[in-house]
Amino acid sequence: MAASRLEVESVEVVTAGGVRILDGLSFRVGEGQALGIVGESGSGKSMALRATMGLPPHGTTATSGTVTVGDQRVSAGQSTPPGVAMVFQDPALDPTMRLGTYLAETVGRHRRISVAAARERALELLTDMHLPEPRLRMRAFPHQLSGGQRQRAAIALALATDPRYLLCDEPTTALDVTLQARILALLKARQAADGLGLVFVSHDIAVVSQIADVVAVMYAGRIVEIGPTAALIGSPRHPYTQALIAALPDVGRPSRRFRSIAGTPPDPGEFPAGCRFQARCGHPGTGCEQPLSGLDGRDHRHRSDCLHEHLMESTS
Ligand SMILES: Nc1ncnc2c1ncn2[C@@H]1O[C@H](COP(=O)(O)OP(=O)(O)OP(=O)(O)O)[C@@H](O)[C@H]1O
Repeated sequence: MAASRLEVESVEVVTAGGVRILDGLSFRVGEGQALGIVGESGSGKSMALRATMGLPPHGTTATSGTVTVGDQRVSAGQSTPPGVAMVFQDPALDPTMRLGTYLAETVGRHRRISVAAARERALELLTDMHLPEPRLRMRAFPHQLSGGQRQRAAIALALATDPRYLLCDEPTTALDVTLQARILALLKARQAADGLGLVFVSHDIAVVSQIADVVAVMYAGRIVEIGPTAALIGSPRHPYTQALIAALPDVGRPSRRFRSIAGTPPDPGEFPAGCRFQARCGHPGTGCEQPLSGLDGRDHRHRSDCLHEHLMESTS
């Protein structure tokens, strides 16, 4: 039997005011694989995950697209696909429930086990997440947890549903570097042991590259470069990806300043015709205004949609 995959095809999301935020985004992730999606704030990363999950934010609608898991297909943005869980950027936990109860009830809905066994599983999940004194934390209400603890509790809650695919929206952003590394290691272990498929979103290409097998770079609602992690990081082809990598602080060279990318991305509704990066690109050239449609993220081969990158390739 062919390995299962989560496939998202041609998702469009528009606001109530008719502004198109995503205009045909596609990507896929296989069982046991990790797809990283990287891009600046506002590039549409959260929107891509929320539409996949069937939960576009208030004021937006997914107008087309499909999400397929194995042989089951749903309309994007309309319902939650089977076997998919999500860790949200700002996790909202039920303020009225003790964490242990919340977790154990979630476990109980997905596994036919006794209440005691569900509580044991809940404790195991919190322990896995390196929550200090997990037995004590089982009795805590969400407001009694720190931001980082809440974020880890949210990951535990998502894993409590025994998902086959986990969508993670900046799940380690509130954590310090050590804890971040531990959580990434834990997610990787799930990937290897249970075949969990991960879609991991972050603005930080360094974090994404630690966990992802394949990285997709988003800019202004589109995928502008995609490829196996080592290839993409080692030889980025799109000027935007090159700028993201150049902006990384150099480890061991503390005197060197963090360099940000000059300018800001265009807002949805003000996207230029053609390449959406052209106003910030250091080497715009002829043809950059020609229509582009973004890359199909279901194809994981290393590609960029920079016209000049293609020209350089074909003439070299
Ligand atoms: N509820 C909403 N109504 C209208 N527009 C929205 C809504 N939520 C997000 N947007 C717009 O959609 C675009 C994509 O936002 P999204 O949150 O997906 O970006 P992101 O890449 O995840 O950024 P961040 O890391 O800051 O969350 C942005 O221009 C944003 O302003």
